[in-house]
Amino acid sequence: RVTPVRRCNLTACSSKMHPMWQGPLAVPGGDRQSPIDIVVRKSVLDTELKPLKTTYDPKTCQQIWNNGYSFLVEYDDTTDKNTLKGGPLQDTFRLCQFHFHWGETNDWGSEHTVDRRLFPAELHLVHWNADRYSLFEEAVMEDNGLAVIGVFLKVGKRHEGLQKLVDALPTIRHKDSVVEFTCFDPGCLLPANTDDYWTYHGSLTTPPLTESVTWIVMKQHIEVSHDQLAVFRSLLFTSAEEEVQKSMVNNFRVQQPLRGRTVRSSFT
Ligand SMILES: NS(=O)(=O)c1cccc(F)c1F
Ligand SMILES: [Zn+2]
Repeated sequence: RVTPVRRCNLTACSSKMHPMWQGPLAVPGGDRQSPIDIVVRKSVLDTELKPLKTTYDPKTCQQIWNNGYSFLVEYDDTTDKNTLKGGPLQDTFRLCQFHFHWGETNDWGSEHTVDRRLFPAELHLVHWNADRYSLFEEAVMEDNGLAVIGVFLKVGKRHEGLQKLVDALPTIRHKDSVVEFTCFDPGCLLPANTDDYWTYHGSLTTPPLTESVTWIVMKQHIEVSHDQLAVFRSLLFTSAEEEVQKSMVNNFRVQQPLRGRTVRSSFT
């Protein structure tokens, strides 16, 4: 089956910022797709929103690999060692992986935007609802199955905790390469303040685009150095066998219609 070319609204398409991302034309019911632009003045303060509670065990880090669209750092999610609770969530969610999206320059790369402001990259920490499902693969297809924390990256000072990950990237340059990756604390990638966030109901931003995600987008960004981000761009979309090597850049989805959804904020 040839994947139909994803039609996009011309404004987004016209600029070279827009990757002609091959994606399904429409998603069944598609009225809660991600990413979106977060219009700050239209977000609604919800005083019932609690602080986020994350517990991560660096020893459960297993591998880092290039899946041909981003690079993923994967954790052992067979026990409750890495959990996300609180915030907008009623259940306990388990971390299964984190990954990033970035641009070919520092001018764009994030998936979500804040009042149309683009960031050079965005981190996604993907968790699944272990109270209701027994596997990530199940949860990904179900409403209230996933909770993804989004953190914006800005270019500035070097992020010491990120360097171990940056040093591993040259060993997974090509699609489908994987290396063992141990002892990495994903908590070191969260901003100092995790109490201030926006939250809304959306979807995966990559296939299968299922509408199973409670998004929690941090207000505070983290900083990484120009050189650290440049190493992200040294990754390749293509496998070692392919003739033409393509740099892994602009691996973000275009913004999706809000379709009447409300974005709630945990802060004023
Ligand atoms: N970009 S993303 O956070 O929406 C995402 C991507 C792949 C698998 C996921 F479970 C997921 F949540
Ligand atoms: Zn993502």
